[in-house]
Amino acid sequence: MAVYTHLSADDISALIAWYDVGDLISAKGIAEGVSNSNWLIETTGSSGVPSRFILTIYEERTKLSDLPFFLSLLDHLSSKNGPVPRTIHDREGQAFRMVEGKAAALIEFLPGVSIDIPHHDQAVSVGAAVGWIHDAAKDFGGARENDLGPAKWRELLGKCDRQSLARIDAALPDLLARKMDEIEDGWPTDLPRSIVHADLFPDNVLMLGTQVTGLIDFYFACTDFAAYDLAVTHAAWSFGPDGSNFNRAIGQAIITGYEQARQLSRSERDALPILAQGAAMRFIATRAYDWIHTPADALVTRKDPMDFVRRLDYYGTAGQTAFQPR
Ligand SMILES: Nc1ncnc2c1ncn2[C@@H]1O[C@H](COP(=O)(O)OP(=O)(O)OP(=O)(O)O)[C@@H](O)[C@H]1O
Ligand SMILES: N[C@@H](CCO)C(=O)O
Repeated sequence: MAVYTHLSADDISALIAWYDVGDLISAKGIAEGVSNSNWLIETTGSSGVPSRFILTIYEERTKLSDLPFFLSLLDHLSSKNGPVPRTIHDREGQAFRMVEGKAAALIEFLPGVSIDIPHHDQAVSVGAAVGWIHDAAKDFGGARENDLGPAKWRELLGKCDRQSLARIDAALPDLLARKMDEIEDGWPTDLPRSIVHADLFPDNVLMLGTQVTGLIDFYFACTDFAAYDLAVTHAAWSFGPDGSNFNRAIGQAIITGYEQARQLSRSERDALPILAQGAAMRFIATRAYDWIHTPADALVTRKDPMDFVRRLDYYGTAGQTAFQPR
């Protein structure tokens, strides 16, 4: 259950009163998500037509100093008519307000559902959406360093003691040490950079049929290699939930869709195997850290790092063939 902060109906009404969205009709806590607290809000609307919004309270993982970047990126991308929710600004023009010492933002509600098992045409649309983000963000003025890059993966894994890692899987400590060295040694330095989403998992994409109706949760967005974002998406969408059963057709469809929006260069294609291993390592590092450090009685369901160890293994073994048609 991702509602960490308690807000009463009066608290939410008082917050909503700062916005030109009418009066509160209902507020329901949203169970999905692990990082922030979210509510689905319904109001009477600014012109008397009931309207829905997402109210987000930013918890520890989202730094207050990064919020202007994230929220102005939403506004930039939604102004390009893409499926990205805009930030509702309050009557003073502010994109977020402070509630009980935490930042709160009202975000446009978008229709659609998250797809668990995509079919080919849906995967093409998801790939195209990643390419669209990169293209639409070209004239976005902001920049944010990726604070979850290779140095951070090493730091997080360094905070996971050997015994705890071995309890997850006996081979994990040595495997991660070796793969971390390999990935850092092979990590590219000069690929084209872009604003990237960096976490475009199925739960961050809303769809109706084959149409992407919502790209959400830009709270890891940053400036990094465009092809790394594609690798993250490929890793997140092309396997079964536990990281086995690689689906080459879905992986290929994601790349095909991406190239409808933005063509990959030769060097980007060549780098995909190492970028995908890095993508797998990024999620192993955060998941292993959380697995070991989250108290057993915490409200949140921990995510299994082994789901991405299997992906890491696959990309390391398959190399370039993971990205080629059958
Ligand atoms: N703009 C939106 N329109 C419609 N539904 C949304 C929107 N934003 C969030 N949601 C819903 O709220 C849920 C949680 O949102 P989100 O994924 O942003 O939470 P989070 O805790 O920040 O995520 P994560 O677990 O990926 O860190 C989503 O799965 C989706 O169902
Ligand atoms: N998408 C991430 C969680 C949020 O970053 C994961 O599945 O580990």
